[in-house]
Amino acid sequence: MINRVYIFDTTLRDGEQSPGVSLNMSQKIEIGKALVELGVDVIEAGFPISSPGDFEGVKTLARELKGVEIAALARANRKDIEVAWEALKEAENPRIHTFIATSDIHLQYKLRKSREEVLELAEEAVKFACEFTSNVEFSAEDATRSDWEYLAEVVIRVARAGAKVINIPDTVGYTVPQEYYELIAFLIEKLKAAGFEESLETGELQLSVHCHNDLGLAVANSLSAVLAGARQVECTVNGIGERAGNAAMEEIVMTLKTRADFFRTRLGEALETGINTRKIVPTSQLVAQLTGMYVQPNKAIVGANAFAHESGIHQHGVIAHRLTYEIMNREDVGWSGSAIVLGKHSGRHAVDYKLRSRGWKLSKKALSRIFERFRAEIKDVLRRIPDEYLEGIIYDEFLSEAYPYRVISAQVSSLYGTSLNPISQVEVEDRRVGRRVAVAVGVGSVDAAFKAVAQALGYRFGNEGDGERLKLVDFHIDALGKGTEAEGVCGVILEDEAGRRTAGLGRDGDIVAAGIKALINALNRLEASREKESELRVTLAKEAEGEPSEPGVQPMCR
Ligand SMILES: CC(=O)SCCNC(=O)CCNC(=O)[C@H](O)C(C)(C)COP(=O)(O)OP(=O)(O)OC[C@H]1O[C@@H](n2cnc3c(N)ncnc32)[C@H](O)[C@@H]1OP(=O)(O)O
Ligand SMILES: CC(C)C(=O)C(=O)O
Ligand SMILES: [Mg+2]
Repeated sequence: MINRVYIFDTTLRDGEQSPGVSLNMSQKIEIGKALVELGVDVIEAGFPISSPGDFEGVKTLARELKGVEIAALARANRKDIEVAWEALKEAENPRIHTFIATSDIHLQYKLRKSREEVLELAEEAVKFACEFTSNVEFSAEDATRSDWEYLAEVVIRVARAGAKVINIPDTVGYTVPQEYYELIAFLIEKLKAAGFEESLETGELQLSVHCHNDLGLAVANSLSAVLAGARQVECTVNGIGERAGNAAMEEIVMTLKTRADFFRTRLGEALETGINTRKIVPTSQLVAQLTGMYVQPNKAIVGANAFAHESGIHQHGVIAHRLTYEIMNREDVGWSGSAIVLGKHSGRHAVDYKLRSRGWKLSKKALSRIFERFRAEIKDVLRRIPDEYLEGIIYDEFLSEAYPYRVISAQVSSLYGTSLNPISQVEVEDRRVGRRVAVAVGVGSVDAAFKAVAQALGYRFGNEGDGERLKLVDFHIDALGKGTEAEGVCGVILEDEAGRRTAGLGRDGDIVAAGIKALINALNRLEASREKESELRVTLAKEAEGEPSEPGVQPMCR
């Protein structure tokens, strides 16, 4: 049997059937192009009979996308098939995908047809589709709840009628891996006995799987079917689709790649796909953005946390050798940036690693001082800790004497039920030039206060006013505790015109005051680091020189 698993992507058809998802033409084209780049074998572009928009979508993708098969769905009737072909016919390699349900539940309650009638409709549909193209796929909807002997009869009839791909969908996500394996193996045996052994061997005839995730088993079931001999997997990017979704393409592809050893042992050779795995994450992000179906952070492969290490013991392991806690290489699926994320559970090794990767060399003693402050001042306060906060601790520890600014007093008007804007007046001290007072109007109280502080100290946010322009790269407010009396914490990251970034943190019972403290903290760090950072780096590096590095620790992590 062939060792290639064909990826049939149905993001634009079954994926778009996700409640609440509706893609316009330009979005379909954008996703279609990304799927071609990704290297999928077949793109199911839509269900042309269902609406003029779907028809046009399939027609446009069929015309525009090259180097990929374009499939369109059609019920088992002449009209659907004719319309599907009309939409498909300009494609380089068009495929008609016709289907009908085979389970007694669907026959009795939905189609109101006998098994014999459905058998005939299936056969007729495939024969009719073959009048337009030899590339015809048939799906036995709800196959996994169908009577196996009857299903086999349908499968053999449509194979004889000319179907090149026969799909055995787990339409309602009902099956389990072992059962599905047995079903696929059973159908392959039946097809072989009916004279299709050679076509199955050469891949001229293929069994396909299409699994839904109602029990969270879509990927496991699909892979089980592959072990049994299925060679096409129908799936979607991020696993979107009807109800709980379809099998996630990225999980199928990366399992085949990462566990090639297992498939080789079981099947005698590893299974390949045509997917360029480095395009997985960008495609996932595009689909999430255009469909509005955002990916949960802990989603395998494409979730924001899928390759992130936040806890100290894991970070230490990964820094020493990434294989300790990583089974895949994050760059292989298209992630960039660091895998080490600072947070509540981070340890000394991670802090050291982060500082080194930002060019700081610290002695053990200096590192201990930084780590203790990190533990006491930040770990429990911020949920995620951008690297800039860590550097901020160094400045607080070694450069605070060079901090020029202090807030003497600030007041802010907070308004409700009026069209007037809040106003803030602040008095600050720049110890190099003395006291300054400024007044500013803002969209909200924090905005007014930030503008007043900036103006008083000779900066500005945005285009208005004079002074050096600063960008507020990150701003967030959180509560440390519950209720209206909880202490507020504010974090800001500023960027100056030269691209230097500094973070600041402020805590106060009053959230506007917490914001002002954070801003002053970031501005102090900015000024001191501009003046003294280069010198400090050299001093600290000298102090660290000559200290032996930890035995056995070879930083491998990116
Ligand atoms: C498992 C899957 O994902 S299947 C694909 C599901 N996707 C969709 O349904 C999305 C698009 N669907 C639609 O826009 C509409 O349902 C349409 C245009 C296809 C049909 O709309 P309507 O004609 O109004 O029919 P409606 O959707 O209410 O009912 C489905 C009809 O198709 C019939 N039918 C369902 N599946 C099939 C099939 N595979 N082959 C033949 N007939 C079928 C049903 O028996 C029913 O027929 P009836 O009208 O004679 O009772
Ligand atoms: C149309 C078929 C393939 C389908 O989407 C299903 O059965 O889930
Ligand atoms: Mg489906």
